[in-house]
Amino acid sequence: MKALVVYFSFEGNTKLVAEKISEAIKGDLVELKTSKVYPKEGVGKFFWGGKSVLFGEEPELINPPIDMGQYDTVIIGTPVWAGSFAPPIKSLISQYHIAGKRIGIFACHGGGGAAKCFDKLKKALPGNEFLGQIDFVEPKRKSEENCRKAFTWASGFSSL
Ligand SMILES: Cc1cc2nc3c(=O)[nH]c(=O)nc-3n(C[C@H](O)[C@H](O)[C@H](O)COP(=O)(O)O)c2cc1C
Repeated sequence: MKALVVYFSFEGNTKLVAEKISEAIKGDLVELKTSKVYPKEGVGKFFWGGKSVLFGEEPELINPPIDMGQYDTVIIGTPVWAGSFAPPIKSLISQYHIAGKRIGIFACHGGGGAAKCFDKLKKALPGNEFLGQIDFVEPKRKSEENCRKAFTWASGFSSL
């Protein structure tokens, strides 16, 4: 199994979980970076991010190209933004042909749940086999507990 963990993280929660998952499955790790910079402070943070989701934006990714062909398993991580996945994940899906893969998805959120986000993400990724999904509530706040949870979840994939 050759695995990729690809994620976007605005404030480090998704990053924390992604790092643990890549460690558990010994997968490559890619953090998506955008040329667009979202405001980090105040209400602007929620306004611009939320607006970006609602307008279906696909911000430009500034990562070196990802050779998707070499991976059979792709784990995708996102913060929940306005009930959905974050716009850089939309860019990822548009830019790369992700099909015929085994997919795991994880999301971090502030307590509003990730069910809608997962539904939308699965719909955006037809033609793949879904291995599982898991969500975390602000994992940085209880990092040890959440790292353990992430590690255990992902360890199940290595044996598939
Ligand atoms: C623009 C924006 C929109 C958000 N929308 C939601 C939401 O709809 N539901 C929710 O539970 N949390 C929401 N959050 C909180 C984040 O999902 C949460 O803080 C998450 O852990 C952040 O992950 P990160 O640190 O990897 O960016 C939002 C945060 C931002 C910045």
